[in-house]
Amino acid sequence: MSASTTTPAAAAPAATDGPNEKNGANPVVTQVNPYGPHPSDYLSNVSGFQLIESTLREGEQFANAFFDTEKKIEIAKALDDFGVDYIELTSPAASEQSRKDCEAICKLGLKAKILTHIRCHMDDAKLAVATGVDGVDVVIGTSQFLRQYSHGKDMNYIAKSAVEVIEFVKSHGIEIRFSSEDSFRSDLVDLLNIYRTVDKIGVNRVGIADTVGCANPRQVYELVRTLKSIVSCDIECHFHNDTGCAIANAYTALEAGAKLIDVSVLGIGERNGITPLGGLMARMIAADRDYVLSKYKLHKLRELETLVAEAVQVNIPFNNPITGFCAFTHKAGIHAKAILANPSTYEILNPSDFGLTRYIHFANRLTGWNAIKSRVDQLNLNLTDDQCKEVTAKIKKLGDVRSLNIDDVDSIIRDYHQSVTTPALNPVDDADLPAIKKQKTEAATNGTNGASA
Ligand SMILES: CC(=O)SCCNC(=O)CCNC(=O)[C@H](O)C(C)(C)COP(=O)(O)OP(=O)(O)OC[C@H]1O[C@@H](n2cnc3c(N)ncnc32)[C@H](O)[C@@H]1OP(=O)(O)O
Ligand SMILES: O=C(O)CCC(=O)C(=O)O
Ligand SMILES: [Zn+2]
Repeated sequence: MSASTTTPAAAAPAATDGPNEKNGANPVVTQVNPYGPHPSDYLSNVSGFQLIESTLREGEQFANAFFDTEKKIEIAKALDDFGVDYIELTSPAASEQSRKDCEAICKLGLKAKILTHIRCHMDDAKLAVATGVDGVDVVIGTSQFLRQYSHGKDMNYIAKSAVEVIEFVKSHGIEIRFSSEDSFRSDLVDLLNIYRTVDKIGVNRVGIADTVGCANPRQVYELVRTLKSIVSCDIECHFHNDTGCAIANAYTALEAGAKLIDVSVLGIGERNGITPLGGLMARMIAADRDYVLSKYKLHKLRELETLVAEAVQVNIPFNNPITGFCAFTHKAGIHAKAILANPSTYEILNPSDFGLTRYIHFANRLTGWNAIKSRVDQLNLNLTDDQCKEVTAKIKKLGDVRSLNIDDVDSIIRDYHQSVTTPALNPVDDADLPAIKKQKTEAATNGTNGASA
């Protein structure tokens, strides 16, 4: 176990008012969140977004995914408990079991609305409405690639079948969303025409999908802004992560006025997946902590990710936002000192918001005397600052030879403490410290890394 601190929430830095600073007086402090909605984004939904959770649809398209009915139900309940607004399920047209699972999840009586995701086709629409879902997400490719190589239909056909499917679903009194697949490689005029058409007949939402993960935030901002001026319904966005922009694109879409973002747990989906739920939560809590905490049970995130990771047999990545094993671990001495003084110095997220703890990793040669002093205090030992500096030098000396673990550091500290409190019994010369001698010998033969987070 490493030393840990439990100091208060990470807060955004305060803006200061310049003129007072000039006179050398204390600056007037105005609390603003520079990571929050920008005042010029008057259409922004950064403080009013909703989640369409698609682990049980897009996530089922992840290479490793197979969810039996029981697992789907367990995941659906966990998502609902977390607080997602919608749960999107695989099309009932995919297989007989998919259809039955859809029905079973609809009967759970969850708070989240249940959606299923279908092609723009009457056969699929009929199956979908019969499952008892709260809404249907309809999609059809509009890019040249998909029109040529996927369904082979032109824009007139797409518009005609979209109207037919939408009116059918609406006639059943449930929600309907129309989305263009591969939106960012579609002709803008085609896109705006089809969205205008479906908006006029009254869809709940239109969707923009970055199906191949090609879009960058600037393109997202422009497309969402343009669409926002064309339709009156809500806008939903779906971002693949092929070029690493899925979270940034989702955030930018909200800034531009989209309201709903498609996510999946750990981002699982086709290829390397979509905007991850946890990563988006990290981004959004930095922007509007109160809103995020009021809606989502963030302390359930790790449990939820573990559930899905185990179900699809992957590990949670070490660098995952929030739940990566080192997401709140601070190592270098300069960082550790400042974190001990005020965690906000090096943290934009507060681990306690997620039911997690921060760690100071001091068992290494990058440590500093402030971190070691904190460990000395935790061990209930009494050393002066100068003594802490001296013992830190000994720790670094061993850390130059091999990686350290906490027991190494603790025993160096304890030996040193004894040597300074009862010097006659314990000579201070570190060359004679048996622990170091022994470890130097071991280091030549054994590369074990005992440092722990
Ligand atoms: C980008 C996305 O992730 S979209 C969602 C993807 N989800 C899925 O594919 C769900 C799982 N899919 C399946 O189980 C199957 O693909 C099914 C049941 C949907 C279709 O299976 P099949 O009839 O055997 O067709 P297949 O999968 O080979 O080809 C897709 C068919 O859908 C048609 N199609 C593709 N997209 C659309 C669309 N958005 N709207 C209408 N038709 C479409 C294609 O033209 C093709 O039909 P064709 O065989 O008559 O040419
Ligand atoms: O329905 C949508 O909006 C998205 C479909 C999809 O998964 C994609 O285009 O990548
Ligand atoms: Zn997708």
